[in-house]
Amino acid sequence: TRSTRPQRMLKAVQKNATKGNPESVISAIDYFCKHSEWAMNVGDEKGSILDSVVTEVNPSTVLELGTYCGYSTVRIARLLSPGTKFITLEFNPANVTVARQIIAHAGLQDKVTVVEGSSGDLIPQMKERFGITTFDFIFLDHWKDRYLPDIKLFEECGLLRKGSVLLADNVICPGAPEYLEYVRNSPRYESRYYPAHLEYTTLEDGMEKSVFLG
Ligand SMILES: CNc1ncnc2c1ncn2[C@@H]1O[C@H](/C=C/CNC(=O)c2cc(-c3ccc(F)cc3)cc(O)c2O)[C@H](F)[C@H]1O
Ligand SMILES: [Mg+2]
Repeated sequence: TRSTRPQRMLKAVQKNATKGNPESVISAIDYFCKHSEWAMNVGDEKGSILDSVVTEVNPSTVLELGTYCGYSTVRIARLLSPGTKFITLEFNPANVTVARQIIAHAGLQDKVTVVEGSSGDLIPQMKERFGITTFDFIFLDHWKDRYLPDIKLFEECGLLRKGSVLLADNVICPGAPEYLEYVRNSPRYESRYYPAHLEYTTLEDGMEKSVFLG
């Protein structure tokens, strides 16, 4: 049967990227998406914004929602200090399989744990299963209508501390209007919008960075 787009992306990484070199994995995926097949990775322009926020926060605990093929996972993991606890959640087992291989090709398999499952089920298990008290940095890039329920779940589970930073992809395209309305109007968050473009296109998109105020 026909391969899937994630499987073709993995093949492109294995063919064109140097093992153990995260930058070459990132470049190989961006090249594949620009010249072969568009895919919903955060991409190079928004990826640079992600890089700068991760570097600024220098987090000890990180959570990513929506691993997909592991592109942003590699971008984040390559910047983390030794000993940082990084967990990424993905509920599609086929994506988990591809992401683990792309992350391994980058040589970053010891920096991140890819957990198969749904954020709604796993967020409440973070403390008991992974020994997390709070997350310093959270990257939201899963189903857009789940951004709001999941940020509320973080609050309910006591997983945010004063200064926790949440960065959300696609707040314009496809859009997360209810999430934006919440973080921009809640007194418990200080929010800032980073204008950019939808990955590999000229369409408008952007990322929202929200700091939990406690
Ligand atoms: C709901 N809880 C979940 N828990 C764990 N893994 C999850 C969960 N929900 C989804 N996943 C997992 O997270 C991924 C889903 C990513 C969704 N991303 C997008 O839809 C998305 C869409 C566009 C886009 C823009 C314009 C256009 F014309 C077409 C597409 C651009 C983007 O950058 C995106 O991120 C994965 F597939 C799913 O299994
Ligand atoms: Mg996205």
